[in-house]
Amino acid sequence: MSNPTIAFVGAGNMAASLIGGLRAQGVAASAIRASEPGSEQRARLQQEHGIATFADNGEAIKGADLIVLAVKPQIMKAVCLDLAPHLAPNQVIISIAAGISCASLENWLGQRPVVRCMPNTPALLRQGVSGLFANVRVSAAQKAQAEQVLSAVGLALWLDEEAQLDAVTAVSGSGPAYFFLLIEAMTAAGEQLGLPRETAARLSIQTALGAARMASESDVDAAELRRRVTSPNGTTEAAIKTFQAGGFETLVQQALNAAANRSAELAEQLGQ
Ligand SMILES: NC(=O)C1=CN([C@@H]2O[C@H](COP(=O)(O)OP(=O)(O)OC[C@H]3O[C@@H](n4cnc5c(N)ncnc54)[C@H](OP(=O)(O)O)[C@@H]3O)[C@@H](O)[C@H]2O)C=CC1
Ligand SMILES: O=C(O)[C@@H]1CCC=N1
Repeated sequence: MSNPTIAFVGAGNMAASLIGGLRAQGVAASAIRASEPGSEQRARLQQEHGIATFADNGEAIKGADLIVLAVKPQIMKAVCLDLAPHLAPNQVIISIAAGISCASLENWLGQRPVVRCMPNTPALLRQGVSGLFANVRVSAAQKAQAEQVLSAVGLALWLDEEAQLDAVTAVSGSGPAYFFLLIEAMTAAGEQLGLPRETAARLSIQTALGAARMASESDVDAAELRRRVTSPNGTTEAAIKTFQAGGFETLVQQALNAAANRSAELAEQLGQ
């Protein structure tokens, strides 16, 4: 990275993952600060990453090039209104909050470069994926800096339209929970079929991991990989037919529609 200073406002799970990723990439501890109300969390960040921490958000952002807003969406407005008088004109805002638009952030913080991102929790293992959208005030160099922050914890993909962040939230922001749900259901079904619970869980988890790696590393698509598992008139076909008779694809579409609608609704409710 071209050595920008990065300040995190709110240093919970997602911010701690990003800080860990940046440090692992070789970003100096002196280039990172964080503000956080919890004294234990501040001590943990200092100890684990050697970064300066602050109880006061205004102190933390002094002189920073990039300011990562990583508080819950419900308190974003109050945090921004408190932060606004402390901001310098060229500081870039990177918000990772679900459902808070660039327009709302500019309403609260004044006109400035804003990048909105939707990461996901596998960022904890640096296996995350994020969608990013930049407003018109973000320069190419600032976009590259924002991308480097998010790519420290996984894949970072730029979007052309801000509204697409609702879809990203539905697919990958919330997505880890869908796979956990499938693992839970497969574990319960395996147990029902007579396996010890621990064995059923390990089989389910390792199968998810192996399938995801195959889908990620293979040069054929998921549909072809599925076909290769599915012997004619075999066991997989029996299971897939049962999924499809139950409306699996329609249900997935409905679930993702509900998540995307909720993301848009949150933006409406919290963006005033
Ligand atoms: N979790 C997820 O799967 C995803 C989350 N996000 C977004 O990331 C953001 C952060 O989420 P996550 O890290 O999970 O949440 P956390 O609750 O772990 O982190 C938020 C942190 O902000 C701190 N905080 C509270 N009030 C203030 C304040 N006034 N000033 C500064 N910091 C404050 C909290 O401290 P305390 O706990 O002491 O209140 C907490 O440590 C959210 O906006 C969420 O939408 C995005 C994608 C996925
Ligand atoms: O459930 C939520 O609202 C947040 C956003 C994406 C993942 N968690």
